[in-house]
Amino acid sequence: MAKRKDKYSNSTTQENGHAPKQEVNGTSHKQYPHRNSPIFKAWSGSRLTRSSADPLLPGSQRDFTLANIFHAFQIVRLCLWDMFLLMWRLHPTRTTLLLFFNIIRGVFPAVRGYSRARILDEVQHLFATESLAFGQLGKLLLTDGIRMFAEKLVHVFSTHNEDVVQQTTRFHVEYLQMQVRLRLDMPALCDPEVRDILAEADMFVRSFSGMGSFMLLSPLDMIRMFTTVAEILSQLFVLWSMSLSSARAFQSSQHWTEIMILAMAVFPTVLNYVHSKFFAFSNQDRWSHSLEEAEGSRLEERHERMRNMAYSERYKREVLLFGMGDWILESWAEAKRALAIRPTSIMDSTTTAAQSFAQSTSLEFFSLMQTLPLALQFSTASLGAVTMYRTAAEMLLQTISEFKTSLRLFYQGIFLLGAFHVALSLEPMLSPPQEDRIEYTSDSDNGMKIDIKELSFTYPGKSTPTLHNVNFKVNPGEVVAIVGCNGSGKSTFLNVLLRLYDFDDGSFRINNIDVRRYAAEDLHSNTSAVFQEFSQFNATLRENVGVGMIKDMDSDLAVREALQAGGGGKLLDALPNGLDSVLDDGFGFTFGASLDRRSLSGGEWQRVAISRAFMRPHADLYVFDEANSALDAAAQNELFERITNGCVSTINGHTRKKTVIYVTHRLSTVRRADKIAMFENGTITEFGTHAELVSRPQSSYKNLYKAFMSDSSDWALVERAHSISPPPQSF
Ligand SMILES: Nc1ncnc2c1ncn2[C@@H]1O[C@H](COP(=O)(O)OP(=O)(O)OP(=O)(O)O)[C@@H](O)[C@H]1O
Repeated sequence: MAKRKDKYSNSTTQENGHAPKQEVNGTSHKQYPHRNSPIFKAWSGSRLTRSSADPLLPGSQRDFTLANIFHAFQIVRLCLWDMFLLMWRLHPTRTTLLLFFNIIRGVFPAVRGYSRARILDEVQHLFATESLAFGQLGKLLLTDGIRMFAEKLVHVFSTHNEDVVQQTTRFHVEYLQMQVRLRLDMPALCDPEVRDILAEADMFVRSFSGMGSFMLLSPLDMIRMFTTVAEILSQLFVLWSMSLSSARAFQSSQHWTEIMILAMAVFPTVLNYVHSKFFAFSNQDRWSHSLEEAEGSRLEERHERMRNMAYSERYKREVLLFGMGDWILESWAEAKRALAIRPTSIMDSTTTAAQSFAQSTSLEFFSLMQTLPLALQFSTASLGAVTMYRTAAEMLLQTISEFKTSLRLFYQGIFLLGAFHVALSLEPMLSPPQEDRIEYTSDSDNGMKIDIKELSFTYPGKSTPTLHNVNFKVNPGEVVAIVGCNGSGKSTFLNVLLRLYDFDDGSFRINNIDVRRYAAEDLHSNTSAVFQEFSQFNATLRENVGVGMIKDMDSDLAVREALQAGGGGKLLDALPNGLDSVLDDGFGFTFGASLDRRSLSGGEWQRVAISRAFMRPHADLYVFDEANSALDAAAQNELFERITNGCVSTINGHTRKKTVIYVTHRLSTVRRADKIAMFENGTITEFGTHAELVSRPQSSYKNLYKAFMSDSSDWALVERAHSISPPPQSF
């Protein structure tokens, strides 16, 4: 234990329990476990080119070089089986059937050609012999009709089967990918290499949208290559066997066969008719079920909204701080599942299948009929065999060309599959190793103790530090105001303080423990914040506030109390549907289902964000980054009262105070804070009480305060509203 303490008490990055950084392609990368995996090595190896020092951009085509073929082979060896198992475990029977049908379908063209050849030969034979024995021809036509029927049946069934497997697999891979995105923290998401992995993994997920969509090939499409291979083999077999023997003749005629031929001829027409009736009915039915449509739109909207929350960097800080990941993932999955089982979607797929069956059967039948007159023109031997031979040769060439295209897409798809596998192994960068991890515990009933010394921080991709030599000490329960000019580093400091980013150098201790020994999510669950650019969710008031504490979102009491504490009580009273009123985030992203949205003013949104922060009465630290910028003067004062007096919680009869840190440009309330930190050019230049700072002969804070007070209109308003004596104008 003592050894561990030594390691963590050291202030340098290398010795504080984190792996050393190393330079890769001009970017610093820590040695994370995924970088040691052979899949990562194969994937990143495939991105290197001789012509450029930079790796290929995500989604770029990999050249057919020996090295890349070796990388592709490595990925196939390590991932393809796992991918197949993933699909197989989701649908064991359907995936087996998928394989089976894909092979069967590959043999169909050869069988089709063979059947046609026999019909042509028979017609030719009848004309050559001037015979009227149509029995054999009837039998052949009937066999061909049955073949067509069986082929279409297999097609319809296998397409439906494939749709089910595809939908489920897509859902599953999308779920896994979203899980990764939600799990990763800001430093990981800022890492250019991680971004590239995720970008290619996203393409892999998109490839499940359907055969060759976006010119990508999913493992499902890869299975379809069995069809192509089976097709090539069967055509080859036909060509080979035809060079050895000719088509055999058939005997005996049966009367009923002619009736069956007629039946087969009219079957497609009847099917088309039935289908058009059925289709018309289903459309009508759907029009009369606008409620179902509205429900569908609502689900679509929710599913898109949740995906947007998971992917958009706009929401990332709140998603991390409020631990919204699981909720987003489950809400997305719930909406997606509900969409998948909606009756209309089943109806649609049945309709489409029937339609395609009817249309293609008719087409094929008539195309055969068109070939017959050709046969009647000739009376020389083996016309069927010649036609069959020619068709087989043509189809073989066509299939080989398709196979080449698929192979090229398959080759590119392998690297996307590799990226997806690497993405699954990505971990947040702020996670301490399990053996060094310490669980956060509250030290006192007065909030968090923070001790920062000589801290510096550089944004990923930047060469100069944004923060340097920052010293900051806050005792439990103190209220600290941070002031400074635009761009001086205040928000950046709060990002580091909230463990959204790691620092480069210096020491940062919370409750006397090195902050790097806490899991970031552990610290986050004990803090609460309003960010300068807080999220405005296109969701209900309940959700907008409730995400501050997901487990209490359904409790009217908890949400109402947070709204009262955050100054959103009046807003709640004004909304038509109370907590369940849908708020408009101003981006206008709607699907028509929820047009009864309510737009809020900037100040109202700010109250919603403050209420969200107050959903966490158990938090030890509250951080407000210009939470009052859109509030009027009276409301600002009210907020400060809440912050100082309201950041006290009584849970189970036990009263606890909180540590509060807030950034503001409006200095009217600053002097009432316990301490003030003045930020200038990325560091704290002055730190102390208002009285201490203004008593200094040379004080930037004093100058800032004077400048603010010279425009006293704000203060006059507060004074009038609350009868508070104004702060002194002279020092
Ligand atoms: N994500 C980022 N990546 C790179 N640089 C950033 C990022 N965010 C901020 N910066 C830079 O860091 C510096 C400090 O910005 P910061 O937002 O911390 O200032 P601030 O004091 O909060 O300003 P304001 O009062 O305008 O909110 C600025 O130069 C800014 O351009």
